[in-house]
Amino acid sequence: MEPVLYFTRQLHHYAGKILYVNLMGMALVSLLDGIGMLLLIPLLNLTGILGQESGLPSYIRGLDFLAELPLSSGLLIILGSYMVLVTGQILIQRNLSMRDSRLNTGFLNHVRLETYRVLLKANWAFFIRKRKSDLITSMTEELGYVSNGTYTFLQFLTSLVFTVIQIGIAFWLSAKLTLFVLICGLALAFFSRTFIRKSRHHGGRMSELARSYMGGMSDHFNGIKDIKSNRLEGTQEAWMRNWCKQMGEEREAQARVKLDSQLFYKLSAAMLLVFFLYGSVMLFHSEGQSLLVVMLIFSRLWPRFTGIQSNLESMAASIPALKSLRELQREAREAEEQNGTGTEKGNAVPIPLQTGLECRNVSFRYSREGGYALKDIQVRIRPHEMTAIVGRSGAGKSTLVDLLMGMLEPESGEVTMDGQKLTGERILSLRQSMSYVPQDPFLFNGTIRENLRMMLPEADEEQMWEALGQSAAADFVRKLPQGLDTVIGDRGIRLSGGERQRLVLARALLRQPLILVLDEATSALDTENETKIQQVLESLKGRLTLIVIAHRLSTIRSADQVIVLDQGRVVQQGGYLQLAEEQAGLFSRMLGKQAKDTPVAAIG
Ligand SMILES: Nc1ncnc2c1ncn2[C@@H]1O[C@H](COP(=O)(O)OP(=O)(O)OP(=O)(O)O)[C@@H](O)[C@H]1O
Repeated sequence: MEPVLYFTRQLHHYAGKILYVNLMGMALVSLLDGIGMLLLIPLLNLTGILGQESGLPSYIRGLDFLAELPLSSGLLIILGSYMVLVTGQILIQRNLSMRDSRLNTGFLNHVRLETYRVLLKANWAFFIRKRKSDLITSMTEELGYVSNGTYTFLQFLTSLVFTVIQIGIAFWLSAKLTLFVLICGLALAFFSRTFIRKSRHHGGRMSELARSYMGGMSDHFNGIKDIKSNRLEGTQEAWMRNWCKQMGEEREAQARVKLDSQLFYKLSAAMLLVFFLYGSVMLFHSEGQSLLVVMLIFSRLWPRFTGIQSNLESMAASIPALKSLRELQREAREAEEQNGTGTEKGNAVPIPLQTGLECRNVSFRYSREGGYALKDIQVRIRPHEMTAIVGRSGAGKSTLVDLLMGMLEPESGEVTMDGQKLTGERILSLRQSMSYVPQDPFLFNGTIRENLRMMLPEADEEQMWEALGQSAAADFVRKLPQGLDTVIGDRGIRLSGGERQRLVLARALLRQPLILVLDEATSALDTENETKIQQVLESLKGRLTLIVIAHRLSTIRSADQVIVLDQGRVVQQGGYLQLAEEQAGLFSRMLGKQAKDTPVAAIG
């Protein structure tokens, strides 16, 4: 129940007074509804339907004069009052529903923004642990449950207010009878707990299924080329078939619980009504009016109980999703970066490196149980120099760069910036000064201009072309049908690996970073691209601090320093030529191997 209470508190914080105004409005509506109900009896009485000449019932003796009037006038007054009441009630109801809907949407957006904000502030280690598709499920499906849950909760409150008022009115009509109906209602609620439990269980299963669907779909479409080229369509279809079967069974089970619960309430209603009527007529010899009161109380109160039960079931079904969303928010908050990063840029300003970035005896593991990704690392990145990090796949190159950028925290040892530990504001300043080009760069579905402006929204045409020129991308962009306005990505022109990388490099250079970190693509570069990237790096050298994770060693020939990693340790460190001459070293072996694999690159 904790997540429901948490989101209820959030709703209370968010809505403030409006929540109470709405509740009071609901109370007013139910009061009008109750008064309308009381008017029905004299109305029927006047028409003589009840076959009684004894005047009005005792609870509206003040309206005796109506019985004195000719039938048509009395009827008109009562019908007119009834119409006024009903119209008032409908108008207030409409107004309240509008407010509820606004409240609901507003609150949903509030939770959406809040969740997104805490996610953006979470550190990189948090995102490494999480499955991307699970985050998407939380931001879509589970948020939908918050919306449903809030709506149901508001309905529940309304029902509660309505019910309490109607119980009050019913008590006034007949205390004994109301008490009896109440006891029956409570007994039924007690036996209906099982429906609420089942609803919660099915809500949990639906959440699991939603996660597996989102995960499956993102895997399948990311790997669609593998699927098609390896003829895996059959396996994938079988997965989908199985998912549909499970979802079908789950929906059916959910519907069964709902229908069983309704059946239970409807049957009990019929049985109780029969029992009442029989008891009233046969045992207590009640007549028309009392019987009418029995029917009225019963027909008004019982649906309220059913409504509350159905609200409780819906709320129970949303609990697993609310719980998971609450858990996600909690985890993300715990993983919040201690430097105010996220949406706010803070007051951090880019600071030029003085003595450089340094790892002092740094060790790092991705999990307590796993082995070390980096062990006892001692390296220094000097300002305005080009540092290349090389090593076999899995050697720890990306991990080292993540530590240098303050994305990961060392398990032992420390990373420093100009001699000061890299924490808090310093990380912000560092990130303000740097641009990072990942191995698999992210280009969204939009024009080249939009993709470039993502980094610097105010960039003008000249700045964009300058950055494209610096990254050797201007030529290919000029040749595209709409130049800067060419749509790229999913539904636009597909760029080659090399073009993508040079475009992302242009984007990174657009904001004129003081430090550029380039995780060179393993496979994207052909010899021509390789030469281009090499020229770009040479032209940038000396102007900014360059850190390059290099897979093609030819691109880093002008590096001032090469750090060679192997199995998480620095095995060589020094100038390119110096390391190339150390015949026994890993670096010269790697050079030799690449020369064999790509003789042209080696010669060039
Ligand atoms: N998110 C992660 N969780 C657990 N282990 C990880 C994670 N990322 C990397 N590792 C492990 O840490 C070690 C270093 O990985 P890293 O990605 O830094 O190597 P790399 O040299 O950059 O490799 P590549 O050249 O293939 O990109 C590897 O053993 C890898 O399996």
